[in-house]
Amino acid sequence: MQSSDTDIIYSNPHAKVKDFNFDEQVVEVFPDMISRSVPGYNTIIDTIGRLSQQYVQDNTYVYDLGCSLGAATLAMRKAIAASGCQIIGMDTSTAMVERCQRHVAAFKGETPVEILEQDILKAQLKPASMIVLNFTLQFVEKEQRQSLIDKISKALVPGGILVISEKINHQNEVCRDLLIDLHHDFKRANGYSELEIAQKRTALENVMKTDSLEVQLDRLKQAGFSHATQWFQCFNFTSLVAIK
Ligand SMILES: Nc1ncnc2c1ncn2[C@@H]1O[C@H](C[S@+](CC[C@H]([NH3+])C(=O)[O-])CC(=O)[O-])[C@@H](O)[C@H]1O
Ligand SMILES: O=C(O)C(=O)Cc1ccccc1
Repeated sequence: MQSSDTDIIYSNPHAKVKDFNFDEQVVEVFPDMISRSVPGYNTIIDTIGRLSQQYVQDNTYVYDLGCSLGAATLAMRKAIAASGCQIIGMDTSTAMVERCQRHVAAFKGETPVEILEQDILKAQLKPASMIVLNFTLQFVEKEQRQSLIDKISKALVPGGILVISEKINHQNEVCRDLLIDLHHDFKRANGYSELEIAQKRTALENVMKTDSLEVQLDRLKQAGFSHATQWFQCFNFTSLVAIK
């Protein structure tokens, strides 16, 4: 049975598929959409919680950049052991921010949380020990990505970490197609039809530009991180952690 929270946005033919946008219609079905579309999403959220327990330092800020409904924020709030910290979530989508604020208020936690309607490219970041970009960088213009990572690196205190999760594009065409096929199989297994898969792909074409793993790692190196590693990959979805 389908509830009103089921993602059926692309289930009927659209005369013209519009560019994907984080509007109210998407917000309404977002948890269902992301868990049926992103392999390993729950594992990644759980691991962000685990990392926050280990790496968040007393009296520092924690940022969730492109927080959507605050899944990473809530996982971190539950797990942070350090004291005197504040979590700041930012997103440019008004609909996401409104829903996220309600969501955060519905649960209790020790660490204070603030959710801001804010473009992360324009935000000033205060000294932080953990910054999360969970599937957000892929929606930032390619030319802006290095300066954003540089700004994040500068805001992190020594020993602080950045977690970046992204859909990636394999540099080798054969491997790229193989990973994309496996991802489409994953979506099919989660109940999406060929039409839904095709229309969503078209909708994302102009707004989500993926990089290769090599480009992601080079960017971290250029930004001055001391260490960086991929800790997760399933098909063409990955998560990296970099230590300042
Ligand atoms: N410049 C920007 N400034 C602020 N927000 C932005 C910007 N560009 C895009 N966004 C926001 O980044 C989010 C990306 S979703 C993140 C999932 C979440 N992290 C999660 O852990 O569930 C990923 C996905 O849906 O694949 C959206 O809410 C955008 O509005
Ligand atoms: O659905 C897809 O094909 C994706 O690449 C992941 C995704 C998930 C949620 C919003 C946008 C993209």
